[in-house]
Amino acid sequence: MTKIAVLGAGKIGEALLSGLLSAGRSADDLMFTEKHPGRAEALEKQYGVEGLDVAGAAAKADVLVVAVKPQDIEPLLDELAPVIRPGTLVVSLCAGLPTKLFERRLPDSTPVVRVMPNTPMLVGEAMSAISAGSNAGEEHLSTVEELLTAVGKVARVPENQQDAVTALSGSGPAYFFYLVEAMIDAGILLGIPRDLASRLIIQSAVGAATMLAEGGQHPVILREAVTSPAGTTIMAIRELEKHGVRAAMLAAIESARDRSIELGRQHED
Ligand SMILES: NC(=O)C1=CN([C@@H]2O[C@H](COP(=O)(O)OP(=O)(O)OC[C@H]3O[C@@H](n4cnc5c(N)ncnc54)[C@H](O)[C@@H]3O)[C@@H](O)[C@H]2O)C=CC1
Ligand SMILES: O=C(O)[C@@H]1CCC=N1
Repeated sequence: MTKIAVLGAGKIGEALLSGLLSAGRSADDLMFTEKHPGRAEALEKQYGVEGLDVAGAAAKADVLVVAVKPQDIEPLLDELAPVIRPGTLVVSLCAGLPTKLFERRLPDSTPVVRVMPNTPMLVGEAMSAISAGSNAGEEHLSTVEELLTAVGKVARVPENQQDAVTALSGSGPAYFFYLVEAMIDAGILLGIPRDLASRLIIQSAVGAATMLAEGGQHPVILREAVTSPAGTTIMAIRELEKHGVRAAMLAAIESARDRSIELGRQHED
């Protein structure tokens, strides 16, 4: 079985390890590196997956999944470049970082696949977009696809769309959590206890998401079905329009896309 090492076991690295274990992958085929010893110890204990240093992971793994913050990439590449074995597949989950950064810093012909996942990976519901670097071919994309299909859905995209994808689905869960948080607050405003408000809103979110995912209908049709003439929903929609919520969403996602581009530029020559 392919041996996978996660380099940097923070939030998304842990989500991948945990998701792969839940999907039935053996702990013996997984390993991680983590610079905080306390965290490494806690992860080893919780998941039974071995924590190693970068050289140890590079010696054992067939696939190295880079999951450090973009700001921490340079020291990791300094460590990895002298120890990586030829042909090892490098999979980057880092926002903004182009495959050419890895290709420039790692030995010639290292295959690199850039991925933008999201945290619903923890529950097997990730949305991941993958792009091949210039040394990666169909076999590398298939390997990554197989890995990520175990923890959610996967789309292939050209690398020049990855900054937009990062703003849409990479950060996307945070926008939904933010909306849910605001809707629960509205419940509090209306005098509903927090516990009940949370249950009402979270189940509404689950139901709406299931209809979107499984019903095959456009969101506009689904919204119209809720919106009765002179009813309650249209009053709320009028307020959302008045407060520019749609324009705010467009501006927010554009700004996230711009930040992804900027993170990549910080590592240009
Ligand atoms: N959190 C999210 O929702 C998503 C994050 N990403 C990307 O995943 C990457 C990781 O993000 P998070 O998990 O949120 O960050 P995080 O800060 O939770 O995790 C990064 C981990 O890497 C460790 N680390 C840093 N340098 C290291 C080194 N040289 N060797 C070993 N370990 C090292 C840190 O101690 C930390 O535990 C980022 O590049 C981010 O852009 C991508 C999609 C979604
Ligand atoms: O906020 C971030 O930079 C990362 C990338 C996508 C989601 N979280």
